[in-house]
Amino acid sequence: MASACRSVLFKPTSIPPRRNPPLLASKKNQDRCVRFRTVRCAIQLDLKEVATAETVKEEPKLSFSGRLDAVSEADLREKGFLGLRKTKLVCTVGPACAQPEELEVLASRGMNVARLNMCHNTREWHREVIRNVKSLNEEKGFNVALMIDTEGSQIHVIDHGGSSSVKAEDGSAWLFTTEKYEGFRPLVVQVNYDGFSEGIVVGDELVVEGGMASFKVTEKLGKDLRCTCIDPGLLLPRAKLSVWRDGKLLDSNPGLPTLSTKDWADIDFGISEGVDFIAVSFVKDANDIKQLKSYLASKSSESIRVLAKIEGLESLQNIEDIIEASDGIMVARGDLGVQVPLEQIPTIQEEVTRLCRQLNKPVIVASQLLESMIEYPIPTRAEVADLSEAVRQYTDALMLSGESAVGSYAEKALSVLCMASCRMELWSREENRQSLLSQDQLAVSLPERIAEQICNCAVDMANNLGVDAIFVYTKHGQMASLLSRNRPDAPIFAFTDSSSTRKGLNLHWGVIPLEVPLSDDMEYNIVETINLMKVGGALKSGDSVLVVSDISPTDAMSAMSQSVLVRTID
Ligand SMILES: Nc1ncnc2c1ncn2[C@@H]1O[C@H](COP(=O)(O)OP(=O)(O)O)[C@@H](O)[C@H]1O
Ligand SMILES: C=C(OP(=O)(O)O)C(=O)O
Ligand SMILES: [K+]
Ligand SMILES: [Mg+2]
Repeated sequence: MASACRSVLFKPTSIPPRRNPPLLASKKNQDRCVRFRTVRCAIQLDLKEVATAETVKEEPKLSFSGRLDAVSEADLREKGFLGLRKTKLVCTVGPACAQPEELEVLASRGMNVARLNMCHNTREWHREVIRNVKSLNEEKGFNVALMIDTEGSQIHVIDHGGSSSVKAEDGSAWLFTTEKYEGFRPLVVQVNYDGFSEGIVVGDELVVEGGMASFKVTEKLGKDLRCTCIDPGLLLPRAKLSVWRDGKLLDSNPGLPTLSTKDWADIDFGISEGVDFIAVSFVKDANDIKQLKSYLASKSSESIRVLAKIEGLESLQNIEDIIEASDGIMVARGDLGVQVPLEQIPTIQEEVTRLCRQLNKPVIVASQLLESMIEYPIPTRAEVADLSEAVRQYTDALMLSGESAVGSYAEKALSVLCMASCRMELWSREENRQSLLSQDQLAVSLPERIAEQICNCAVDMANNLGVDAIFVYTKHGQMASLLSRNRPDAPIFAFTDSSSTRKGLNLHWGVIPLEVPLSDDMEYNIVETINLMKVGGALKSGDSVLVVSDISPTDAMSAMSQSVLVRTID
């Protein structure tokens, strides 16, 4: 049957190419329906011709099970294929949303990945959250992936016992100390790292949290520093420190490894709890990622995907190598804003997002997306404009930090992300902003180039034909990600027999991953998955699906392992 699939591969039809099919419910859409029926007839004819030439079909070997996750199923019922949100959503889990009922609310409102920031709280606390998320997936049919985010080696202020923020007045004299003490001492700042003042000289500037307040170093007292406030402001708990000399940032922790002893222990914890992603903070170069990946391989945990957080100058200097070495990227704008002038962050975000798409790695835009919603039930206009711009740049995912971890309106913040992303995705489609990337060839070897070309052309074809959905059968997620890279109009349903591939694909734009047993017999996979989706009510008679496969067929006559075809549903 695989040969039947291939025989309609790119079969020319007489249908003129149509770019930018108008969307549902518009006047123009009636035109789309009329034309679309013609398309369907033409393809149906092809399939019928093929069907008569078929050889005897083997008995099915596998029984199909598996289902859509509960959220996609509900969204599909309510909004149809084109209404499915493409941008993925990551929520940081903290005390404000860690109870099973609270996690369930976030999962049902579209959280694709739950992030645990290992900077905060105990491993026991994180273990409980991980287990709660896994139980929800099993019992309620969600497909929420789990990410741990390493603490990394970072110099910051320790909580000022009691008060949430301390004012620094212009000209006031302060002591920055490594001494450990409990409680509050006026005009003293406790710093977390013993070696923080190494390399700092009198005249250097200490900048708190990218500009919340600044101090000039006036004297070195052993490991401590006496300073004068030169730019008044606020000191918040755990505020980050950076050191500047003559207007240039100093590498304030040159001797510290990217992954500390505590980070390695957290990574072992993540492996033993079966998380899906590890996000590495303060990545400096590709070796940081390679080292972790080989460690995961040595523990037979290579299915855990490693994300590099871009949050420092060094990571920007080595950006391409880091993207290539990692399984995805987080534009961590919080710490980035401590190291680079704020006005440079928008262009860095856009460039990193573009590079990630070119190199086919998912990218998360993170931090302060809806910062005001930590306290208020609605966002600012500027926040909505910012996150919409990230969606317009086709980021794979958006992330909530404090908004979900400690905010009073986690659920509302998530709804704002959902609504704003759907709106911008719709607008982008209407404006025909999806541009094919065929000019940016990614692959090197012939089989890889074939896969890439097939995905580029398949998306072009899917858009031109206005199919309802794209189906892809994938072991490791490669073809699904290549399809996603082209940002098609239709959602990509990725069928895989690997639970880790399913979870990994959770971060990819427009991909809805399902876990099903897959056969070598591609026709069998197609028929069974179409049935599966019909039974679940996702596919209806008259819908059309473009099918892409990268499962090698058993048919020895075939030189190609990939195929593309279009099916209409009876
Ligand atoms: N597991 C947790 N336990 C307690 N508080 C947390 C936890 N995770 C996050 N938070 C709180 O939420 C805030 C925002 O989270 P995040 O952006 O991940 O961390 P940070 O601000 O330290 O970079 C943190 O400053 C912290 O106050
Ligand atoms: C996401 C970030 O990292 P963290 O919250 O761990 O500091 C950031 O700095 O933007
Ligand atoms: K972190
Ligand atoms: Mg950070």
